[in-house]
Amino acid sequence: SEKIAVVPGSFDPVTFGHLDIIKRAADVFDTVYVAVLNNSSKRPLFSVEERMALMAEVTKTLPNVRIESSSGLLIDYAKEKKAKAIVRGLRAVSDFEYEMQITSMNRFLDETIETFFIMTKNQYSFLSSSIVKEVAKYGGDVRELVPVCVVAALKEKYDFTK
Ligand SMILES: O=C(O)c1ccc2[nH]nc(Br)c2c1
Repeated sequence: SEKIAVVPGSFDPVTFGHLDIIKRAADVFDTVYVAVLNNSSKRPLFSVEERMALMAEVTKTLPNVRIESSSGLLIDYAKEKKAKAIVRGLRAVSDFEYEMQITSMNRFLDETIETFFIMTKNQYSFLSSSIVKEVAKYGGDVRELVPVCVVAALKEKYDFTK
């Protein structure tokens, strides 16, 4: 039967690190749902619509990847999509403790959904959306860290001459 995975995240904004994980998941699973999360306590820089549009643009060459937003419990969303796998990216060891906590809670909530971890490319192991926003805010060059449409979106957000 069709093997479906969910790749959840805030993607505020999507980086090459995220894209690397999504591409690897799309290689393994028949269908991948990227779930742009709309329930973070912190105020995101980009709206959920902007984050979905950027994600759609950077994954448009991947025919088995669908972009959706979700604001409820991740395991409820996964069940709704008939996904039996949640896929998360791991960068450095520092990610592991938090991911373990989330994964054990999800298993407690729903034993039937498994979480898989994909190690991101070494060159992206320092990369995060927050560090990219910091660099872009002060005019740094992020062209090797995020796709070109995200470079433009960041310039737009941080153009203080407007
Ligand atoms: O951009 C982030 O904040 C972030 C967080 C956690 C992450 N795990 N794997 C990846 Br790629 C990743 C990216």
